Amino acid sequence: MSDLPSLRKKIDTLDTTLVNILNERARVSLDIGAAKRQLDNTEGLPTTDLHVYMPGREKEVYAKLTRLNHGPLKDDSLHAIFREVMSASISLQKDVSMAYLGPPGTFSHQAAYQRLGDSVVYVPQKQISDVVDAVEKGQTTYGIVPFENSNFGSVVETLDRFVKTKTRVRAETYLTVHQCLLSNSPLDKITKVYSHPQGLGQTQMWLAANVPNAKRISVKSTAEAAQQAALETGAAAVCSEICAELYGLEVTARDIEDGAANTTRFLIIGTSSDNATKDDHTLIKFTVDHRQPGALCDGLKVFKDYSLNLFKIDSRPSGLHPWHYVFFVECSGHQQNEDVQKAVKDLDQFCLDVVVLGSFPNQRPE
Ligand SMILES: O=C(O)C(=O)C[C@]1(C(=O)O)C=C[C@@H](O)C=C1
Repeated sequence: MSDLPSLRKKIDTLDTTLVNILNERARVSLDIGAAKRQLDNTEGLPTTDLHVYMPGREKEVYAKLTRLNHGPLKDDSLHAIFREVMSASISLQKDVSMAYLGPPGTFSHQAAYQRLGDSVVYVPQKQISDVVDAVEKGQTTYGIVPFENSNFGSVVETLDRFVKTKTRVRAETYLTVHQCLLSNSPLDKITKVYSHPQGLGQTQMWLAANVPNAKRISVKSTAEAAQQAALETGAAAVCSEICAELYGLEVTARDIEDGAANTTRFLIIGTSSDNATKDDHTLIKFTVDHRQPGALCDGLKVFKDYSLNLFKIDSRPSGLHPWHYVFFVECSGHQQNEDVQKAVKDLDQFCLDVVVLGSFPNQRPE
């Protein structure tokens, strides 16, 4: 066993090597940025559209790290370190900003941070549709929107905004969600509970059992609920534990979500999708021509014809005529794959309108 000063000397030497290697990596990243700019120019795209966040490549890097890692560092620790290495790498290539449903402390904020790290600028928005607006207007490079929860299902505000969007899905990311009840009043004095409809929905059984008479009030986000609860006596919020410190509230109860393994899936949107990997999903929206009997059924069959797995189907009112719907389907494959292109072409025969909202690497946790 060496003595402490000599062990620290070893660490100092290794840190010097690490700093030099990290900077060598950063220089290669700058070269990659220059190469991407050149590519964009040859494709006639404005360089402001330059895409530096490459979820497909990052998935490959993380998989390689897991293969290379023989400890004692845990995979999660190594991934967290590389999250920041790649975040810094992204910001060297271009100033990147990400719109999210604010204020700070929402699950969207945590999911964004988990995926893009510390070197990206996060821009809070008042509601989900503003996140999409920010990307469409070019105010931020990317945006993150909640898409569905494993227990409470689809986030309808996101789907409703996707009915009319020019943005494209670039990535997905999953976040384990633990809901808390935060308040500055004791449980038996709580008369109002604020949250996003998803927060209230994911905890409805717990709320019914523990605060049966409290009024449930929906607001635009879980962190806005915390802000509001901090202003009123007898008010509580269903939100993340981090909101306690952010907004000056006490934790009345932890882990109050009704279902086990409560997980929310988020989509990262931008102006285009990344290139195909070997394991992608594609999100498509379409409206069928109801004057053709069986149009929806025939439309869905095209996915079977090309052996594309369907993971999700949703519908929302189109907003154009009563009882007229926009359908959303998520299938296996990438829009650059021939089978997906053929399926979309065939689907078009049964539809008034088909839009591929984007393709992204599958990140579903096993
Ligand atoms: O490979 C790229 O395209 C890069 O920009 C490099 C890099 C990295 O640092 O490894 C950085 C950002 C991307 O999201 C993926 C990878």
